[in-house]
Amino acid sequence: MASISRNLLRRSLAPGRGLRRLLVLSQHPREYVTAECHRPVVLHKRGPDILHDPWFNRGTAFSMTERDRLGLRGLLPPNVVSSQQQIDRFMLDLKRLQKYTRDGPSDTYPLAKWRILNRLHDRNETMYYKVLIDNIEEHAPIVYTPTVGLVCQNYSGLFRRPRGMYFSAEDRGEMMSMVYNWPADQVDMIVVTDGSRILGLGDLGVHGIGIAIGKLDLYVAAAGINPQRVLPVMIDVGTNNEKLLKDPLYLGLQEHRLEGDEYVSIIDEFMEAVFTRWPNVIVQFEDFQSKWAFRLLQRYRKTYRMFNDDVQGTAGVAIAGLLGAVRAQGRPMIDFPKQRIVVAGAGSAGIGVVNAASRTMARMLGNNEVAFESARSQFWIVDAHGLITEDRADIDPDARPFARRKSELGHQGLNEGASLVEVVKKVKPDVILGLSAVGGLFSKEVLEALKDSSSSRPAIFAMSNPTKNAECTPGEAFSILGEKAIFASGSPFHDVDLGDGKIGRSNQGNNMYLFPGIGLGTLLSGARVISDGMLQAAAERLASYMKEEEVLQGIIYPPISRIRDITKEVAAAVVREAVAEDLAEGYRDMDARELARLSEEETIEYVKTNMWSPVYPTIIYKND
Ligand SMILES: NC(=O)c1ccc[n+]([C@@H]2O[C@H](COP(=O)([O-])OP(=O)(O)OC[C@H]3O[C@@H](n4cnc5c(N)ncnc54)[C@H](O)[C@@H]3O)[C@@H](O)[C@H]2O)c1
Ligand SMILES: O=C(O)C[C@H](O)C(=O)O
Ligand SMILES: [Mg+2]
Repeated sequence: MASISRNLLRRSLAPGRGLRRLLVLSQHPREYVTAECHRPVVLHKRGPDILHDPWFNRGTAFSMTERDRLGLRGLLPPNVVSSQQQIDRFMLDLKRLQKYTRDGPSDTYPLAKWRILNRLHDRNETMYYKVLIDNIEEHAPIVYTPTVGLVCQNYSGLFRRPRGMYFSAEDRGEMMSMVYNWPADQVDMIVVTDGSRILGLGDLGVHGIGIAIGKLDLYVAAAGINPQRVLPVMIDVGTNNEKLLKDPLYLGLQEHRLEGDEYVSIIDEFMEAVFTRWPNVIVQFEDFQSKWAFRLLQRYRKTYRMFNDDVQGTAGVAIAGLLGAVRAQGRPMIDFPKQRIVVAGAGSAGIGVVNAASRTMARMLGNNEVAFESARSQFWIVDAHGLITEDRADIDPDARPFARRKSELGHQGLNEGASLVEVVKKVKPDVILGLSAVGGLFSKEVLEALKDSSSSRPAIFAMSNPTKNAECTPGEAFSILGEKAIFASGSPFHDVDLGDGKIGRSNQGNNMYLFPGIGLGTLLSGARVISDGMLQAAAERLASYMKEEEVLQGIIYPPISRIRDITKEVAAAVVREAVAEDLAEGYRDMDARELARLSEEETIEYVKTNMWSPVYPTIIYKND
């Protein structure tokens, strides 16, 4: 195994073969420190310019010899500290803040924490990511949901330095040259938003850039994408948020959103520009309003390396959780097609889930027309106008295949527009799954109705973000349905103490468990597109990651502390599927044929050795 790993590590090194000398083995047998982080960096700057460059600054951790070599002597306090001491100092300061603000308004603390972390991000990226990775449970809710939503809502006040790129409607015709303003010659991952539907908070216009930054933080922390190769992007085509249109502090274009062909031509121009400069980049579409999410996905997915996280990432995470809920009942996964599922919300996320989950069921049933029809009939979709049926006027084409048939309605005693509670009462579903962005939608009445579920362990997925938009809390769910219920939410909640030593498990069902692995697996396979099979493989790996005893306890998703490990596993599954579908073209020195020869274990090792870790690089100064 060790020699296999060494070969893999060699092959995964950058094109410069001389760099193999830099291969570093850690103290732990069979564990390799990623070569990616140990390449020396040649810089053409010295002194304060290095201290002001967050990619290379290491502050008080610069050794005396480095201070001499790089012209830093005298520019830093004399005591040289280790990177761990730096982190201890930072964390101590952060905890002090907690003491002062504990009794203050509830939003103050997370926002202040975000501000402090953001300042660290601005001055020392390596340390920022080390702090994030080492304390992921504490900090994910700050840099990601729920606080990132609050950050976007307050962005004009929080804005200090720009991060990422902004393309606006004013930049039409200029994008091809603008992309060259970005300092990095290599970009692996772009997360792009147009700010039109940020979490469940609606249109936040240009301030939605915060969501792209937060997603890329997870790409670095969970998938080990090198932070110098990520690019958050905001495409500002205006906003329909009337408050922002009138706000003198708003940072974006103060005009209504472009629509139709004008809108599409801007996104087309952006895609062409980024893929011209960085042909191997992967573009993740994030928080686009549903009408564009689907259309843009269909428009680009066959020609570009792209995916939509809200449609496809969410679907995979939901499928993994739904399979977990089946296992939690002590039944095999193959029983999934028998589950009756009520979905509240028919936007990009809800329809994405129903589409993919019904395809999974159909595959289990034989993948023919009868199987598809049977799978379809297991879903009831309720949106803002109630149950969606064939009788709905102006039915959304994406929801049409799942509209309940007239022939089914009579014997179910349901009508077009039936309320959620009515549907739950009549259907007695195994699962209710919310992607409605309506906080509290799973009311006491709805949860009471779920007591008649035909399942021994009814499952509640309150997946809307941020926290205030969750369809219900775990406390509400467990108090009505008892300890047997399965609960997952999009934003994090604590487990619930049910007394007598019983615990109601609160799972976080968030696409963060898949998108980093989908991106990393695509990158390392060199696949030119992201196929349904690759997404399915990612979801299946997440589903099988949870052990039997965990699932039986109601734990259907891993804790966030394991996100780096699960991401590695998901990425390896994506690589293997890309190889199986003959889509993999290889990455760096690892060509498609070599990739195809790797065993499952070797693929995992290959992924691991290509994940960046936050280690300060050796800096070499050159003045030519
Ligand atoms: N947990 C995750 O990983 C994850 C992933 C993606 C999206 N989400 C969340 O899902 C939510 C929806 O996202 P979207 O892009 O689909 O939004 P969207 O605005 O396109 O869709 C919302 C849907 O909810 C429906 N709805 C509104 N009021 C309702 C009601 N009272 N009863 C039933 N349905 C109602 C709307 O008709 C619409 O179909 C957001 O809060 C988002 O944060 C979570
Ligand atoms: O961003 C998240 O936390 C999940 C999801 O992408 C969402 O839009 O809510
Ligand atoms: Mg999203």
